Amino acid sequence: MEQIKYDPTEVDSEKTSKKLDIDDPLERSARRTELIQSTEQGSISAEKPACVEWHGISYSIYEENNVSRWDKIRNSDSKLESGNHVRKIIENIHGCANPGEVLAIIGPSGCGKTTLLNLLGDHVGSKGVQGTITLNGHKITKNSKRFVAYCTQDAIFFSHLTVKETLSYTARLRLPREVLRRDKLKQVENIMELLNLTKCANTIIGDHKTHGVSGGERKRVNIASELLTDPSVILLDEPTSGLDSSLALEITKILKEFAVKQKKTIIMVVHQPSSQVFEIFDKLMVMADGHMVYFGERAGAVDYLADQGYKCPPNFNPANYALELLNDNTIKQKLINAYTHKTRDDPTGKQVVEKYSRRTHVDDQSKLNAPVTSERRWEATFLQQLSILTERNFKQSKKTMLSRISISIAITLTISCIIIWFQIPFAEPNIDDRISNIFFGNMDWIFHAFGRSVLSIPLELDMLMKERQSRSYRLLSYYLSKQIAELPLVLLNPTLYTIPVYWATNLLPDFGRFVAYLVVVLLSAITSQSFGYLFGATILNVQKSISVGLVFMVIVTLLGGFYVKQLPTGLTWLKYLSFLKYSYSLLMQIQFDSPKAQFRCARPGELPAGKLSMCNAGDNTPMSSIPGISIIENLGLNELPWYANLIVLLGFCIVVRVLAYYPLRKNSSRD
Ligand SMILES: Nc1ncnc2c1ncn2[C@@H]1O[C@H](COP(=O)(O)OP(=O)(O)OP(=O)(O)O)[C@@H](O)[C@H]1O
Repeated sequence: MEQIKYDPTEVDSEKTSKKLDIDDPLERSARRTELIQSTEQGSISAEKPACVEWHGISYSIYEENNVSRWDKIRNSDSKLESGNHVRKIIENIHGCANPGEVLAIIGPSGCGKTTLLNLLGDHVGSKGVQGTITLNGHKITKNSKRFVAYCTQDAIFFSHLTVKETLSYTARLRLPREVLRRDKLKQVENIMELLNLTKCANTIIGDHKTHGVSGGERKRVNIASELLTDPSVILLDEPTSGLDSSLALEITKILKEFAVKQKKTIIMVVHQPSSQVFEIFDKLMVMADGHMVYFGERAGAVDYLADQGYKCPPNFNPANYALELLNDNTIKQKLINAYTHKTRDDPTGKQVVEKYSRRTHVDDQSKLNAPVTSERRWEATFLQQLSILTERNFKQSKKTMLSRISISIAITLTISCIIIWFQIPFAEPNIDDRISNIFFGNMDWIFHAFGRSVLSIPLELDMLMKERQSRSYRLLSYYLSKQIAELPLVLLNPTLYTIPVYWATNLLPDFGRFVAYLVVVLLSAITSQSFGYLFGATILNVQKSISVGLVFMVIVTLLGGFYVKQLPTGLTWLKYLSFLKYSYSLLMQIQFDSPKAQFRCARPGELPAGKLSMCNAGDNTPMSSIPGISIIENLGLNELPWYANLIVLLGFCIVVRVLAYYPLRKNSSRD
């Protein structure tokens, strides 16, 4: 379940010829309009235009001063101090964006543009945030968040799905349930044509290991998937960076047309827009060092700068001119002061916002005061979510779980174990080998299942949070679908291993016992998978989950009854915490607690020096074979009856799986 993040430094290598294949600009524009109109079918957001307003927005973070003890000693007279200090990232920002408009946010690198977008998209949480953000005058709620799409710079996708699959799953999850599946897929086709993705429809998204679509295509898939979520407000962080200039223009035109035709509110952060792209914007916000330098009509920006004494030369790109001015620290400070002075009687920017807000043409103006919510929390029903997510999860995870390396590991282990333990005789000198074979065959797949599942949730977390933010599905659907989709994949390798190894190594030749043995091996793997989910969902970090999980698994193995036979007094209860103890005991009971399990006594010289034969122990009755039951009794593995072992193992499997849901719920939402 690997997922990838788009590296914004990648550039689109495509030629501009990949764009709309129609050469005539008029024809191309008509086709664009036609395609945009086609996406209106069943749209809920078209009925819910949203004015976004924000005033008095400040955001601070707490930074740690890491001063070592040694530094303090060396600088005893200085003021070096450890502890937190507050850093203001953005300060007193205001603005608004209306339906049908495109607002562009520009400013030098590091001035706080993305931070502002994160705040508008509610991706930051409430710590360190001041000010108000509203949709149609109402505070943003869980329900209204569904109408705000955020197209981040890091495009988060499943790497093994194709472009078409990625978009189809989004459409099936997010478009209204009244729209037929056929029509949803038609909308996907149209969006792909609109964003020139048709040629790479069947190419996988890819990641750093597997080559997939180009950087520019990935960027467009990101935009396409947000457009498919039917939002009222679309926030885009540098949607055109890395694209060639004509493609950047085309994308901006598409966004503008979406805004106008479907009354969407578009707010985008842009880096150095070309003059043509700049002309498309309706409003402009210029930022510098976390402060405002300009907010208002795009067309008024040049006049505003001229009023401040900075007249943009003719034929000069106004955006580039503004950015050049802001690269000079003196001018930057002067422009920040000028804006602060201009709004000195309006410290939170309320009047400015009032001046520009709701200046838009909407048939029914009352819609601009209505809360942006929907009665439905999710577009797809619970069962639809479950089936769509299971299908998607299966497609993504099968590539990793059934990878060549994974199958090769299973084959290598199978062959190695068959060679090492081939046809173990039912004889006393070989009892230890038989037990090792049983323990290893179980332990190996427990580690395997744990290793897969512990990564599964951390690797998908960004995707999960993004989709939960846009209310694509319930968390329960996700969690259940994950288990359904990954179950057959986790069971495949132990099954492929156990079937040949069981018969080739001469475990108890009884078909019923074989089936029971296989079931227990698989149940152990599933139980281990439950623990993997629990660790993954609790720790979330890939490296930490693996490290902590590994320590846990080693302890579980030590307490499993194979390595440590006698625990120190007072600590014997610890062994009951190891689920491996129950599966190991069960497997041993299946193999040894049977009249068929008889082991020929060792002949002289067959046992290592100093080791007594079990046949000579106890009374003097001569024995020709050792019953299996006495072996497991000697090892203390008959402590619980088989059904009790089975119930406890099943209990571990279910309880841990249920428990894992709670950290997952806590960690996957910012609500
Ligand atoms: N969580 C954080 N912790 C520490 N610093 C942060 C955090 N968030 C933002 N910053 C800092 O705040 C400043 C603004 O960052 P932001 O990403 O918003 O800038 P930007 O204008 O979008 O830059 P760019 O155009 O280069 O993407 C940067 O100096 C950044 O390092």
